[in-house]
Amino acid sequence: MVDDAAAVFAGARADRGGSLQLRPLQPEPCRARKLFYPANHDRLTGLANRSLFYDRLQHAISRFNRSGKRLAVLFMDMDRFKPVNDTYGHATGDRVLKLIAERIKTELRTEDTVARLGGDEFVAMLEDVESHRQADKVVERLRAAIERPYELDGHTIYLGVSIGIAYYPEDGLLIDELLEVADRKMYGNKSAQA
Ligand SMILES: Nc1nc2c(ncn2[C@@H]2O[C@H](COP(=O)(O)OP(=O)(O)OP(=O)(O)O)[C@@H](O)[C@H]2O)c(=O)[nH]1
Repeated sequence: MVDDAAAVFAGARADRGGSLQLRPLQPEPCRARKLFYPANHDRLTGLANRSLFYDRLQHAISRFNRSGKRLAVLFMDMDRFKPVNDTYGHATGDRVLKLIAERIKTELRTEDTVARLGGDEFVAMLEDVESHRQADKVVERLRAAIERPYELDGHTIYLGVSIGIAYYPEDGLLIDELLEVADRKMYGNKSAQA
């Protein structure tokens, strides 16, 4: 007998013989989790996607409004990533992107959110930043980690990274303003290196 709330009548099909087939539904929390994950994460790296990043940033801003603490948004764009695809193929490029994601996560605290916006662009939100100096140190740690050579299939792959940083509240009060400032500073750094 199917009377369990979790095993709701999901579909009934009358066979020729007249028998009904009942398929138990997954419990709601489990189903919700399965739907939430792909909608909010980058399929390649498993990091948050743009949508989840915006959501987390919005929440952090609302909390920080009350606490008066500082928040940093980091924009990271790889340098010379296209040649990796061109030289070693897209699949190797994908593996490098996954390794980059791992290295970024390793350098940050678990409560910091990291996302891949697409291509070779990543963003991170650092909560509760005490000073610009502290954030600069994180940036240098990230740079050193990302620029460490990647050893894959007997090849050594070298990448650079350009990083821009924006602070809430001084660089903007809105998500788009913060990302725009971080993006602009990142491009400033990229052209300075070129
Ligand atoms: N392997 C792989 N490549 C991707 C993916 N998404 C985008 N790309 C490639 O990433 C590259 C990003 O382009 P650019 O940012 O111009 O590459 P870059 O060489 O780092 O350029 P600079 O930032 O100017 O140094 C393009 O070649 C895209 O085709 C992906 O999911 N996997």
